[in-house]
Amino acid sequence: MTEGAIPGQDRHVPLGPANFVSLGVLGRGSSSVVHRAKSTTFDDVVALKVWQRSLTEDEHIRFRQECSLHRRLSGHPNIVRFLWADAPADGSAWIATELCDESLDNRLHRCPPLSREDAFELAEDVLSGLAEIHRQGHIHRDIKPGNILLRQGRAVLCDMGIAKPVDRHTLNAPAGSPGYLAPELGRGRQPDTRSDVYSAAVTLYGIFGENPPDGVERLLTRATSSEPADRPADASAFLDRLQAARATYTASAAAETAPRPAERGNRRAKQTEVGPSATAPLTKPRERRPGDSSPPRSVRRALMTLAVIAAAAGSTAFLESRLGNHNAGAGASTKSPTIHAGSAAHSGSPVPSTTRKATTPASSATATVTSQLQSLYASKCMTVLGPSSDTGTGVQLWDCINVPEERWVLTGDGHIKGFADKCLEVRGPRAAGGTPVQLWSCADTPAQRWSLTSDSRLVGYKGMCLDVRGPATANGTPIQMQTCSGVPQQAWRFF
Ligand SMILES: Nc1ncnc2c1ncn2[C@@H]1O[C@H](COP(=O)(O)OP(=O)(O)OP(=O)(O)O)[C@@H](O)[C@H]1O
Repeated sequence: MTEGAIPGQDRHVPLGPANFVSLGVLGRGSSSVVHRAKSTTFDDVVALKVWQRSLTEDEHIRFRQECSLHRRLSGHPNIVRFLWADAPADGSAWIATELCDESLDNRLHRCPPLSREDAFELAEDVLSGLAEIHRQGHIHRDIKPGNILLRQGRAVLCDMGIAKPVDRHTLNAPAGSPGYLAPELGRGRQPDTRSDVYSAAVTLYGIFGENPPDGVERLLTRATSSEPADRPADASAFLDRLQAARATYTASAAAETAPRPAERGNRRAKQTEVGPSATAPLTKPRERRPGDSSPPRSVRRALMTLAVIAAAAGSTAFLESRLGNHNAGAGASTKSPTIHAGSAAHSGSPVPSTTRKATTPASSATATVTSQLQSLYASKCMTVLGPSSDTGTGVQLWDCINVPEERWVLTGDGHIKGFADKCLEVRGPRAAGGTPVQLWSCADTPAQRWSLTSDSRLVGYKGMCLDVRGPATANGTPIQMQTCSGVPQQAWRFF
C-alpha cells in the first residue's frame, strides 16, 4: 500500500495502488470530501471521494457492495464512470470516478434557465441511468439534483452509496433526502422502483421549472401520485412516457410556429410559453364589454355541470335558481345571489385578519355549490385567461362581472371546477417564489384537490394557499400558491 499526500484538510490519507495529488476540494458529503485529484500513476485528473473516518464493519460491507454495483453500472452513458476504489483496514476508504463539470443542483441554481430542449435531454438522461439501475435489479434510493452530475452537457447519476437490491427487505428507517422521498416510505413501506420514480419525478420538476410542457406536467403529476400503484412501474416505463410526451410537445411546438388564423376579436390573448423557469406572462388587457359573454354552448355546459352538482346535492331548487340567474343575463354586472350548501362563513365581506381562526379544512362532505370565486383582498374574481387549451389555461383576477369564465364550483370531492368543465390545478412543486395555478382536464390528482377553510383560505397541493400576487393592474392580477400565512391576500369566498 502506498501512502499518498492530499494537501488541505485531509493531509495524509492512505491511498491505493494509484497515487493522487489533490488539486482542490470539489464538495463535501456527510462523511466524505470529494477532491479534484490527479493520479500520479496515470496522469489523469479524476474525482476522488475520501471518507473522513474509518468505516464500521457494516459500512465496509456496504462500501464493497457500492463499488461492485457501481463498477457493473459504469459502462452506461448516464452513470458516472467508476475508476478505482479501496477501503483499507488501516486507512480511509476512497473511490475515484471520472471528473464531471458540476452537479445538476448547481446548474439549476444558475442562470439562464435550461432551455426546453436541454430540459428534455437531461430528464431523459436521468431516467436512462435510473432505468439501468432498475434493469440490474437495484433501486437507487437517493435520486436528487445533488446526486446527478453534468458532463459535457449530459447528466450522469452518481452516489450509489445507498442503492440496494430490490428484493432485499432489511431496510429499516427510510433512507433518502427530504423533499425527494416518496411519501409511502414515511409510512413505513419498503422502497421499490416506484419510490425511485417518485424521487426522479420531483427532480424532473426542478429540471423543467415552473412551466413544464403539457404532457410532461401530467406525467410528473402521475409519477408523484401518493399511491405508488398510480406511478409508472419503473424508470424504463417513466422514460417511455417522457419520450412520448416529448414527441407530442415537439409536434405541437412545430404546429405553434406555423401561421394561424387571427384569434377572434373578443377572446383574450392566449398565454405563450416562454421557457422552463419563466413565470407565466400576463395576457394583454381584455376589454370588458356587455356583449363579451361566452357562446351559448359554453353556458349550457357550465349549467350542465351545475346541474350535475345540484343533482348530487339533491337540490332542484338550487338548479332552478341558477337557471333563473343565468337567464337574467350572463355578462351583466349583476351579481348572483349567494348560495351555499356549506358554511355561512364563506360569504359576506372580508374577514379582518385579527378575527381569523387557525386554518382548518372545511368538511369535505359539503358540496359547496357556487358561482364566482372572489378574492376578499382585491375584491376581484378569478377568471380564465383564454380559450380552454390542452396545454393548460392560465387564470388571474379580474373585475367580477359574472361571465362563464368566472364561474367556479367547489365540488364535494375537492375539485374547483370551472370554464369548459376543467379543473383548477397547481402547476408544479412548491417553489420559493410562488407556484402558478392553471385550468386543466379534471383528474384525481393531489394537484387538483382543494379545501375552503373556515377562515376563507383555499388550501391546495402540499398544503399551500391560493394567494394574490400583487396589486390589481390594468392587465389583471396574477394569483399563485404560497405558504399559508394568514395574510389578507389569501382570503377567498365563493358567491
Ligand atoms: N465525479 C465528480 N465530478 C465532479 N464533482 C463531483 C463528483 N463527485 C462528486 N462531486 C462533487 O462533490 C459533491 C459531494 O459529493 P458526494 O457524493 O460526496 O456528496 P453528497 O452526495 O452531496 O452527500 P452524501 O454522500 O452525504 O450523500 C457533489 O455535490 C459534487 O458537487
